[in-house]
Amino acid sequence: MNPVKPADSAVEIVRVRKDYGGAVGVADVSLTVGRGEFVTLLGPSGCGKSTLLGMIAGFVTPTAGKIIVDGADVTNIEPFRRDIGMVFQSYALFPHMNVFDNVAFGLRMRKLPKAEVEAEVRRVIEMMKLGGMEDRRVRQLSGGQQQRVALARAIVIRPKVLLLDEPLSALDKNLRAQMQFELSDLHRKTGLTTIFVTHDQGEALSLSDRIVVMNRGEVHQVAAPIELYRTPANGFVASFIGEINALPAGRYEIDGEQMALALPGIGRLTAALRPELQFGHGTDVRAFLRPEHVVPAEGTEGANRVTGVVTAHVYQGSHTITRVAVEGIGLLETRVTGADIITTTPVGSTITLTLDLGRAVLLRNG
Ligand SMILES: Nc1ncnc2c1ncn2[C@@H]1O[C@H](COP(=O)(O)OP(=O)(O)OP(=O)(O)O)[C@@H](O)[C@H]1O
Repeated sequence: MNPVKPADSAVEIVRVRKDYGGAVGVADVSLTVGRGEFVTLLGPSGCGKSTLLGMIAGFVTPTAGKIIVDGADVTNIEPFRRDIGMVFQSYALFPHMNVFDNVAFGLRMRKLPKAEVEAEVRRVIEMMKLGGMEDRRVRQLSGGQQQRVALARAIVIRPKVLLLDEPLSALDKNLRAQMQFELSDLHRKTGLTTIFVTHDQGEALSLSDRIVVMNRGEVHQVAAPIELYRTPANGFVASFIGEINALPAGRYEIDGEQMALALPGIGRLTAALRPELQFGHGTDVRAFLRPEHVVPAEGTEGANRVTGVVTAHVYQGSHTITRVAVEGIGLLETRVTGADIITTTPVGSTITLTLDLGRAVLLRNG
């Protein structure tokens, strides 16, 4: 995906930093979010996602840098003057008010005429499928319904940006899946620029136009979901997005139309030369292989084979993840459709795997 030009940008984060005493919360982050874009901040606990979102919202004051929303520098502007809608993990609804009044709150604060408040609240209540629940108290709603009210309350003010901080994490698995569809639908209907925070990579992959992968206060990669999965920029991103097997470091070799990875003590893996790889012959590299690219070998002969002992099967309905201990490599995970592998190669038996170097992620070592 092309970088967003500042002219099309809804939010610009310019060299922003947040120190907490001696500790770094967010370190020198720059990011441009395009108008109408759905961008997710993804990373492990403590990586700085909430701090960054808090700085965009205005609840957290940056130690350095600027936050620009819709062309205006809002770094020193109070949160409620930033025209930003926000939904948290805890819905933070007003328990003593009914659904209608919760949704109407922001419009009444802005002193909109009564008829306009009425019309806008009705529009959003319909959009969030809350019709008929206007008079109910928040306590009388399920978790999913409460989260829809929180979303309705955030979008009714027609914010310039919608910020969502782990809004689905309090919901059970089925409801989460349903709310993911609803969020996606809401984004399509409203076209609202949305910044979403999660540590759930599945959620990030399914909802986002672009994902910002963070670790220890730093941005490691900003890319579309498919690009992140296929071409992670470094070992952290490769390991954090989806399952992946890391092979030991080896030597990258070019041999005519073929490329090879020479793994000391293990052997050579080969594949057709991949023009997108820019390494020179002899580069020290590491290969990362998705479990779907490590498959039980067929027949008795073939290239790129390793043999190991099955240590576990994890049956997952449509497929099975099998762990294999391979000498010199460690544990490899293979992902196979169905459950046959559980009976054909039980735990403790020997299995030969083919490593598809042609699809591996190759990164310079170190
Ligand atoms: N008020 C604070 N005072 C001191 N340190 C803080 C404060 N808030 C956050 N931190 C630290 O800053 C770092 C980033 O925290 P932050 O809450 O932004 O991470 P996160 O990615 O949102 O984590 P989680 O997914 O657990 O919410 C962490 O090391 C955290 O301990």
